[in-house]
Amino acid sequence: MSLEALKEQAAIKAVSYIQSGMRVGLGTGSTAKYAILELARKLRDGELTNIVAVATSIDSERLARENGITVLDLDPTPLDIAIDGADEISPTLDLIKGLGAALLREKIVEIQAKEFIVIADHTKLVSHLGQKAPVPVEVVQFGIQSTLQRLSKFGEPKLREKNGELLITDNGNFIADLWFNHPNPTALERDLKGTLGVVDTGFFLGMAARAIVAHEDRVEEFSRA
Ligand SMILES: O=C(CO)[C@H](O)[C@H](O)COP(=O)(O)O
Repeated sequence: MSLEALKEQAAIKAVSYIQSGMRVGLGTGSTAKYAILELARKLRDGELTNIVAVATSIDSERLARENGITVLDLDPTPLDIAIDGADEISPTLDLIKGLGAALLREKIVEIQAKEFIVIADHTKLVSHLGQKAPVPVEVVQFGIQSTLQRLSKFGEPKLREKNGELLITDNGNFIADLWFNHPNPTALERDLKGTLGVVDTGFFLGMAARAIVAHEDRVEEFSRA
């Protein structure tokens, strides 16, 4: 089965947790896209009604609206559920996110959900964070070289590019992808957040309540202990 089919399977399973009347956080990326499309299908087919959503990126907001989902701005009311992909999922459901550059809005939305479900194909499972991916760090544009120098204390930061230009996030910032070799993501997250010029990081620690991971032969669910 293709990776795309696995992503779709995980997304469809996650959307089965959405009930009519819920407020839903919509993720960003190629896996989250399938959750948005499945939610839209259920609304169209009358399997769900009275859903409002909040999106974690301009792209996801556009996709949701184009498919008939009502998208509101985030306000302080809790969301019932948020569904999003990840770049790495550890055995304790800690995550690296943000290779799609939406980490800041994702964190702001997903922290406000009563239940955050992470969805992925099996290639995203790792034994420890940083095994396969750098942690994306959202940094302000001003004084970028100074911020990179401060970040180099923690690993090797590299500014992300897209189409030959520096990538600019929906919030007008840069992304520095930081390859790190640090045994304790909680300590690293604290140090990174305390670094001048850093807005936030792609560490999502203790946030996901459930992971739905599609393998070739089964869809596996894990809950945070
Ligand atoms: O964090 C993200 C975007 O900022 C994505 O959820 C993450 O990069 C996974 O993307 P994909 O489902 O395309 O592999």
